[in-house]
Amino acid sequence: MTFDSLVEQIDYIDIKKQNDNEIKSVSNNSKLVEEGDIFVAVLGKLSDGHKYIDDAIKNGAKTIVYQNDIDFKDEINYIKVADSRYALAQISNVLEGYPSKKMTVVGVTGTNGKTTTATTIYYLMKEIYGNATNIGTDGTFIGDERSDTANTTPDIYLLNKIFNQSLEKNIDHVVLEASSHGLIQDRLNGIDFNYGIFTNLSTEHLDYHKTMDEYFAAKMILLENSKKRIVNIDDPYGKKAKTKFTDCLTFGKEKEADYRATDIVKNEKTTDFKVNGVDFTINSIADYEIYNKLAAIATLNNMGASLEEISEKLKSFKGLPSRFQYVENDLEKNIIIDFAHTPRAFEAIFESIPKDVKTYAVFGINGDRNTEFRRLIGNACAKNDVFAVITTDDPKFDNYEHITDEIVAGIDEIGGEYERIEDRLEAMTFAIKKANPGDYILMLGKGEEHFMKFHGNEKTPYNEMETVKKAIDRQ
Ligand SMILES: CC(=O)N[C@H]1[C@@H](OP(=O)(O)OP(=O)(O)OC[C@H]2O[C@@H](n3ccc(=O)[nH]c3=O)[C@H](O)[C@@H]2O)O[C@H](CO)[C@@H](O)[C@@H]1O[C@H](C)C(=O)N[C@@H](C)C(=O)N[C@H](CCC(=O)O)C(=O)O
Ligand SMILES: Nc1ncnc2c1ncn2[C@@H]1O[C@H](COP(=O)(O)OP(=O)(O)OP(=O)(O)O)[C@@H](O)[C@H]1O
Repeated sequence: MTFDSLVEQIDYIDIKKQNDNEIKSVSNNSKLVEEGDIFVAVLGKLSDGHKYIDDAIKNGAKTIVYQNDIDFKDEINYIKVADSRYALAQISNVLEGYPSKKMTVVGVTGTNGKTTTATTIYYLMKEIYGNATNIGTDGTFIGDERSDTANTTPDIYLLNKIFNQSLEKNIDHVVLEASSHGLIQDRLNGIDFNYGIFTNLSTEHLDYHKTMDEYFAAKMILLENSKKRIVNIDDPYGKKAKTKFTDCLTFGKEKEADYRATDIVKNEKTTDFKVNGVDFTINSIADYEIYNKLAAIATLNNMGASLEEISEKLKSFKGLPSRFQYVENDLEKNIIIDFAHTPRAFEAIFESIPKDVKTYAVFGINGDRNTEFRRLIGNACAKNDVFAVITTDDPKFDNYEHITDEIVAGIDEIGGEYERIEDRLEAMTFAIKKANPGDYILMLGKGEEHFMKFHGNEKTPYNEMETVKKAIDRQ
């Protein structure tokens, strides 16, 4: 695209044209810039993109988009804008030809359940519409081809490329996780969402958003920009979303839900329920999974699939690794790996366990989660009569002793049982040994993360499943 054609289609304050270079691509990262690209200088949290303009030019940038005053160089085009993040989105959408408009796009937001819900939708779209793309915490899947993504919600210029790569493979159904950071930072600006799903909201990321109102407002950006909105009406913030968007469809167990789960029966490893009269069976006993599946059912039904067809397809969906995943053992004990890492997720999983057996939870809390998490998770263990085995989970800049003291303070507020065992393998070994047959031992928080972060962000390789298996072998 020519510079003249681009500037006709975007908002700007001023331009300085000094070359006729053909523009192919845009980036906000000087390290990713290639010959002829546009570099957008973004004011970040840690750094300021304006500092990297020279690096971007060295790497071949011929056009610079900026927000603050800068020095000009010969033969480089400059575009001054009011808001660089907004400009990055606008430029990317124009350069890539708004690919999202040619697709059915589903966005999933909420504190818990984004990956599980999105992956269920991806599975159903593949089964029902032939193929699909899924973008989120577990990476990008174009059809079945996986690649890593640095963020849950990638930058807009990366997303638009993924959309176009999907279209080249004749994939026109896409689901993506919309994180609150991504929404606030315009990573999704201009994307044409057919469906916006809101799963739930509970305390998380307050280091970034400061208040729950701000956090909720960030999540609402997805719904504001979606043609159809689907919300969890059992969640207090879902109710709030419904008062804001009165036309949204709802799911839940409550009477007023458009997609309502009734007649819920838990079996040993599956759950049966009805949705609007149609029978469903899912391969999990986690209560939270009913909500994630309802969101997926509502979405696919709105796309045109019948409840009966969705029910049939869901029966063979095995679920995701580390989401209430059973670990095989000969001890007759229920050993489960789960990626719970917020107070609400801990509560949700504790509520799912049968009440006539004992539950042990092996977990730590990572060093940069807000300290309130530690107390609340301690409370959740004690309230649910769960024996907490407090161990290590990404201490980062904090340390095991300090984090553990704060969790224990939360347990002591209510009164509950706990043991402190710093080494994760030792902690698992202890919990499995202490449990009786039939009891549940939950290994929480690490899930599929294949590292442990010590001394800041230094990564040491770690594998939760392998560690659990070693602990089982030691019995
Ligand atoms: C706090 C936060 O959200 N940070 C994200 C944000 O960084 P930033 O805008 O603050 O950027 P910065 O590091 O200050 O740098 C400023 C600018 O200089 C540029 N730069 C920097 C260095 C350089 O050599 N060259 C260069 O051009 C950067 O590309 C950036 O444009 O924009 C970057 C590029 O888009 C993101 O990679 C980065 O994610 C960091 C890695 C991160 O940890 N983010 C987390 C908090 C996050 O976004 N998480 C959510 C999921 C949350 C959940 O669990 O639900 C996610 O979507 O991943
Ligand atoms: N609907 C839900 N309500 C409460 N807790 C949930 C729900 N869905 C999942 N969880 C809990 O959260 C954990 C992580 O699930 P999932 O990966 O789907 O969430 P997420 O929102 O994508 O998380 P993140 O983006 O922070 O990685 C699960 O292992 C489970 O413990």
